[in-house]
Amino acid sequence: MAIETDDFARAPRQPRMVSAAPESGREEALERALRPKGLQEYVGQAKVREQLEIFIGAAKKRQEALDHVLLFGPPGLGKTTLSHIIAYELGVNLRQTSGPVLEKPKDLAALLTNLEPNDVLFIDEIHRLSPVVEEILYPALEDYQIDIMIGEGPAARSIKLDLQPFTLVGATTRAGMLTNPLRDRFGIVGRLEFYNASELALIVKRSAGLLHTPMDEAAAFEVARRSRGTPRIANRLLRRVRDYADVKGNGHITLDMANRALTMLDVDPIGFDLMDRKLLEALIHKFDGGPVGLDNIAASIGEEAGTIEDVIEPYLIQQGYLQRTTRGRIATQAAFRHLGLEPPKIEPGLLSGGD
Ligand SMILES: Nc1ncnc2c1ncn2[C@@H]1O[C@H](COP(=O)(O)OP(=O)(O)OP(=O)(O)O)[C@@H](O)[C@H]1O
Ligand SMILES: [Mg+2]
Repeated sequence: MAIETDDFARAPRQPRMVSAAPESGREEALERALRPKGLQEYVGQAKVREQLEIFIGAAKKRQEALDHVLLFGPPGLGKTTLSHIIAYELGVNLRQTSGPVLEKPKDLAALLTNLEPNDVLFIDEIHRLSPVVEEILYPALEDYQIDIMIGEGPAARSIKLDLQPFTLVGATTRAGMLTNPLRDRFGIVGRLEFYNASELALIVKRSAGLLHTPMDEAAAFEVARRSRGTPRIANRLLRRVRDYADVKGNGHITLDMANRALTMLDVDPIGFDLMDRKLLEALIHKFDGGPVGLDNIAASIGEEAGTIEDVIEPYLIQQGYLQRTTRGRIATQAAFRHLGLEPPKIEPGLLSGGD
């Protein structure tokens, strides 16, 4: 069955159950309640956690500011959570802002000059800093100094201000969009990976506990398996499954309850939702499995290229359903099978030369 581009373009936009982006302000508030406070409670990401444990320990011992930290990875994997944990473990204040909010150099200067010794400044979406603001940041990061302009016109002059030593924690879903000089100024770089099902099951059980919801081990694992490797999605699915168990049962989440709720939510057994399936279906039915350029795919499913690249694709690629090549996207044999189709004898795209 061919997919009609227009159907997708016209389809009303529904909230995406397994979207990794926060759904609303209310969801952010709910998330805060479930956020682990210290490194010990932070599940998974063994590599990043070990690095941070050592460097935080050393900084505390020497009573120095921790080196600047860059955290990158797809949405909902725990970058903001980790930035709070860093400040908590260091025992210092956290000041929080984001790239697009810092419009003018003076916005950043105001934040920097108010920092206390060894504080953490968290800049979310750091790839969206404007170039003039980024300029101010370089000497601040290197020498704890900023140059600011006083006055206007011919009387304007620049003065140097000393800052307290501080730690910048930058978070981004797109490390590739950072300028080189900015990237080079981070001493610690943590790349967050998708979580495996056992790690997510631990997160689900912990959250169920905080929500005072009894939940069977198998049910926690089932929610974990369908959460696209992402804690934010795991916590969201848990809340919906909990609603279902409250209304359809006595509130206790059994495996059967979880399965029925997840089926109702259109989350398939490996956690793919309509968007994932739409992308794979378009790739296979409209483009013979690829290779096809990102913009073509985006147009055919009525989704923004950036969203596909940042939010939908990373998990499909990590799970081996999609390949990103220089000539475009290719559906793997697993993608054909997942949609109940006979895979081609030869992987799509290989006929035309391969990479
Ligand atoms: N390692 C973890 N252990 C337990 N819970 C976690 C972990 N990582 C994330 N979470 C949960 O997932 C939620 C989303 O994480 P967070 O907001 O830190 O993601 P993010 O990477 O900053 O996403 P975005 O890119 O959208 O800003 C948190 O509120 C927290 O409850
Ligand atoms: Mg965040």
